[in-house]
Amino acid sequence: MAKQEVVEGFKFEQRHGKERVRVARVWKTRQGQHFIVEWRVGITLFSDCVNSYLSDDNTDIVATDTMKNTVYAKAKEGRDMLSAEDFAILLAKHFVSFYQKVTGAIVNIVENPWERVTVDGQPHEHGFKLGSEKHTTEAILQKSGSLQLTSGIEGLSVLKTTQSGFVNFIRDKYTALPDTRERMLATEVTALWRYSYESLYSLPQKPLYFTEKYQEVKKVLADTFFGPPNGGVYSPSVQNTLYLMAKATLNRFPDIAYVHLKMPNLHFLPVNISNQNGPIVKFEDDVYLPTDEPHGSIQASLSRLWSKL
Ligand SMILES: O=c1[nH]c(=O)c2[nH]c(=O)[nH]c2[nH]1
Repeated sequence: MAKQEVVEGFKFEQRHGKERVRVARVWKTRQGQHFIVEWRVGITLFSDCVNSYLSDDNTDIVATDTMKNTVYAKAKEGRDMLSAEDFAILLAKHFVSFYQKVTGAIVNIVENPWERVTVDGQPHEHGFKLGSEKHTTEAILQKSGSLQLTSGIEGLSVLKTTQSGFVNFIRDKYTALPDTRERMLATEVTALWRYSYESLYSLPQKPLYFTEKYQEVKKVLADTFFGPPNGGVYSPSVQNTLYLMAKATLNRFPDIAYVHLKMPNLHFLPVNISNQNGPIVKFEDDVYLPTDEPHGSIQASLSRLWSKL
């Protein structure tokens, strides 16, 4: 997207923007129910402002302070509740259409997971608590209307206490890990998926479409990881489980063209302690030492063969 130029005999590429603009937006229904989103917005603009790098001429610069203000102005304008994707697209659209010099924009958003609380079995009108995993999105938009829309999940921590093993891997003189068909499986999933919409004009118009998709993808990923409530599903490796999660996502959502999953293997080490008189703690799949470093690092992406990506 960045235009490479030759300046003073050098190759040159530039972009500028504003990072970590935090905004919260509350919407209220007439019946007194409140909705809130909290977003951290990042903006990157590609614009013809080379002169500002080469000289004291700032006349082509969109000030990053203006970008920040635009986030609040657009949040204020939005009368109806928006998904993070819709807001990212709306901002990107503004920057590429409002400024003649801006040829492209990247807007990314991380949404803080405020969830409505339940009090005495009833959803609270205006009370929320912070959940754990975060909804992320990135809209890359060109002046032509060409779009790339990616969404994701950060920090989806999941664990199962059985139905996981790891056997028949390469054994050599450095291998100490025994085969096991019974272990804990814990990970913190980072997921990214790209929607197949490639222009502003092909986007679904249903309100909160992408918020709904986010919830559904999260459910497919978690359900595939855990398996059925009774009995679960056996995982022969993080690799296999990751692949099945990615495949389930592409199979279930026709408008997702690409998915990337990163799943660290967070080890729960068996605890065995003994002294000269014998065992103090003998491991029987019950007492573990939870660790997060070092951890295995497993990631893969899956996309459709027919996809243009
Ligand atoms: O599921 C696993 N995949 C690995 O690649 C690996 N490596 C390891 O030491 N334990 C595991 N577990």
